[in-house]
Amino acid sequence: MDSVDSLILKLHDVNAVKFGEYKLKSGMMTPIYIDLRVLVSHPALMNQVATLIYQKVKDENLQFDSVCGVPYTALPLATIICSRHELPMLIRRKEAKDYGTKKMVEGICREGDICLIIEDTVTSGTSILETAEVLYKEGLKVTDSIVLMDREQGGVEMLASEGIRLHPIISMFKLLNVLQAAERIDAQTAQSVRKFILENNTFRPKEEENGNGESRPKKPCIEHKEMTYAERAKLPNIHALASKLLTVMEEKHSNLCVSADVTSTEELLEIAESLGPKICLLKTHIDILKDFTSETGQKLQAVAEKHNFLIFEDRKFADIGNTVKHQYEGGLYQISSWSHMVNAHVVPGPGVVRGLSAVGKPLGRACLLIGQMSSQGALATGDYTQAAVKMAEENSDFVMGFICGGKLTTRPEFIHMTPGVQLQSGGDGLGQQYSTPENVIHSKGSDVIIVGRGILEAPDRLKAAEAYRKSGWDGYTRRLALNQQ
Ligand SMILES: O=c1ccn([C@@H]2O[C@H](COP(=O)(O)O)[C@@H](O)[C@H]2O)c(=O)[nH]1
Repeated sequence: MDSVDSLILKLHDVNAVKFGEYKLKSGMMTPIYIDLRVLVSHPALMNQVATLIYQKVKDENLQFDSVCGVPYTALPLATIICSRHELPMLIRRKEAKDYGTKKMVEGICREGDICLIIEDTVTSGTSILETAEVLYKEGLKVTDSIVLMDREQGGVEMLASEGIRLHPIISMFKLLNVLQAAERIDAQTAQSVRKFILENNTFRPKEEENGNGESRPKKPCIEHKEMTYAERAKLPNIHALASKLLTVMEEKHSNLCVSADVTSTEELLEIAESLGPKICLLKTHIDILKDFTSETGQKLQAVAEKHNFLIFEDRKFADIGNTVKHQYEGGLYQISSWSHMVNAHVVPGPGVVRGLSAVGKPLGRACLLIGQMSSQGALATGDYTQAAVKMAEENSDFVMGFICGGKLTTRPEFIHMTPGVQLQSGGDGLGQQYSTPENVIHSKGSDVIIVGRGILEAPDRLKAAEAYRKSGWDGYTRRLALNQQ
């Protein structure tokens, strides 16, 4: 069982997840209450939570100088993490002392240092913001925060509007899915809590005066102005295919890649033809077709040209340079002849990119490196992910971006593409884990959503594709609005 799933069950065992009628800090009544204060009585569980939080720090490659836990529940968690990994910690006081230094923050605060905030549960995000505001007064910056349990009631969006990225470990919908699958709660309870969460989002974008009596959205504190897809397409050092893809995305208002995981050429071409107008990219697993011929590739190319999208064969090359060269160019599928881009694992080292590049570069093709995977327990995390970023940077004449869960590098010439996307978060029982387009594009900063069964298994594929296109595009425009002022 996945470590997050097993943690959810243990939290339920120790009564940290309660169903009934409870009052939140805001006064709002809720049918589910998360009480992580009980963790202090369960040291093994406390250690497990601290391990997962630190794993998240590594997975997201967060950069910071110190760590601060929101008082009181997250304080011991921050202490364990800082002690284990020898990280400088800060303690935020809730009340100033009326003697001695009268400081609100204990620990060394250097002007401009970045402090990572750790929190146990988020509803609206105000507790994290309150802590950030105390830290700002000491000259510190806060760019990221990690929370064990996100109630999915607007905390991510509220904090993003204040320039803080929130990285949740467990989301409310995931918790409900796991408890329901383990028969800890019945379907009716799960559904009524889901309904409550969806109907009780606390986030309302703020307006502020601009001095002339007119109002404008509140300025976030994220320092980098976000570039549009169109601006990125014109970067001098961008790969030509990345530029082409960003241009298509802007023209079609689509950051949707459909994963056409079907087993006949006829159905593949039908999907390309019918969904073509909605997508920027079509992803194939060509070796699952039962009737591939060289015509398949040619016909796919013609439909791609007609509907202005690119083709990505999800071959996941993972061998030495010489072998991948043959696999890419030859064999039954002759992938390099019809697919604009392919992807590769970085586990063999840079030779895999050099082998693919020897075939693909003269044809104007490009490669995506697999920095992270969407499946439960994937090993592509932390240092491995960073190695993928480094390999991309060192081979940017052929590597155009990443397969990943969210933005891995701030270099705008690289495109981030995220699989494991459905309109509702959850999983498929075989390890696939789903995030929503909003989470992937708006919160995690990815560029392209890759959607397979969310569209393929829908009763009306075209309608579903439009829903995903709209959701992905809305995530992008909201992210831009937030980071451009
Ligand atoms: O980490 C990864 C890498 C690739 N995939 C591929 O994306 C699609 C997802 O299909 P869904 O039906 O939307 O689950 C599929 O082709 C995978 O091979 C991935 O899911 N995760």
